Amino acid sequence: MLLLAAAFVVGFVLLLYMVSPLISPKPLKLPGAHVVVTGGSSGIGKCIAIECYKQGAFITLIARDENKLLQTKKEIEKYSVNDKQVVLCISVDVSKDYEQVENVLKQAQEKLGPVDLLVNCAGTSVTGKFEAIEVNSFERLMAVNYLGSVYPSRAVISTMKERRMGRIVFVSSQAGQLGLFGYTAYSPTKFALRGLAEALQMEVKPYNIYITVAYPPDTDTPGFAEESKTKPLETKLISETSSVCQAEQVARVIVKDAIVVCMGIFRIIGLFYLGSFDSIVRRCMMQREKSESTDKTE
Ligand SMILES: NC(=O)C1=CN([C@@H]2O[C@H](COP(=O)(O)OP(=O)(O)OC[C@H]3O[C@@H](n4cnc5c(N)ncnc54)[C@H](OP(=O)(O)O)[C@@H]3O)[C@@H](O)[C@H]2O)C=CC1
Ligand SMILES: CCCCCCCCCCCCCCCC(=O)[C@@H](N)CO
Repeated sequence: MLLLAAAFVVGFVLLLYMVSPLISPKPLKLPGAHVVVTGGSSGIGKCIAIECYKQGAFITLIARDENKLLQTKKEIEKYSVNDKQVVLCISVDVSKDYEQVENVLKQAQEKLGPVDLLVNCAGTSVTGKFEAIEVNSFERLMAVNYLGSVYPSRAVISTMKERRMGRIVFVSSQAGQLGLFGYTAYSPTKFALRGLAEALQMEVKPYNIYITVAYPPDTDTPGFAEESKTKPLETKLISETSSVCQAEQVARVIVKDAIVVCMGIFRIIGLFYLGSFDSIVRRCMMQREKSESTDKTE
């Protein structure tokens, strides 16, 4: 009897898994789309920009260092697939001043149209034993890795909601799934992105906006090289248990997951809860829109 019940549950979950592509959103069309990549001048962000550009997107790169931005722009432009494509560079610190971030994104949207895909990839890391990490590093990492993803997302979300379309990617880390030796300043900033992504997803799903989170392993980038210089021995040994990935490969996976949003098996188990919560959100949205329209006609 128990066996039968278990078989039934497993079968049901499997069935859901099989139909999940059918209930997933339509894939994003990259040709002609406006893709904004923060941290787009280096490492994983640069490779994400190249991957999208190769598929016909218009790109806005955001980072601080102007020279690095211009150099990257030239590098990306080599991969153009038509003569209309543009790579726009914006030098701004994503973690300092919300209004500044909002302003530059407004300018980018005036030039290249509303943002179809925002990839929050700007980020940095500091490793060390908890007591050896400077107090201001905890603040700086939270500002860059977490607030630096909140600000650009907050700046584009209203337009996405109006258009009833859009995608946002948060680049977390394996250290955003698992707290590891040496990452007391870094891991919490990457855990925070997951909380943000899940809460935001529930808000914006009725507007046909999809949020994805990437959890990359160690990846060969300038940022990784910098981090490796000061890693504690324990952190190094833990890192060495798995191999270092190529940024191109990590970028391809991130872009694919943003285009074709599909559900993992664990999400499907949570689906029953999420489904009922989503229906609360949808009901409220419909009620609010109804009362707004009756307000207007009164
Ligand atoms: N490499 C790895 O092993 C892994 C990396 N990640 C994450 O992936 C992301 C990219 O990492 P990676 O490619 O290694 O990093 P890099 O250090 O190579 O590149 C970081 C990019 O972010 C920009 N950036 C940094 N701080 C700011 C800021 N305050 N405002 C605007 N732009 C900023 C940098 O430009 P500039 O300095 O000019 O501003 C640069 O373009 C990060 O979020 C990282 O945490 C996740 C897992 C593994
Ligand atoms: C379900 C989760 C499985 C986790 C497997 C654990 C493997 C541990 C290997 C060490 C990984 C270190 C990642 C940090 C990467 C990073 O973000 C920095 N390099 C940024 O510069």
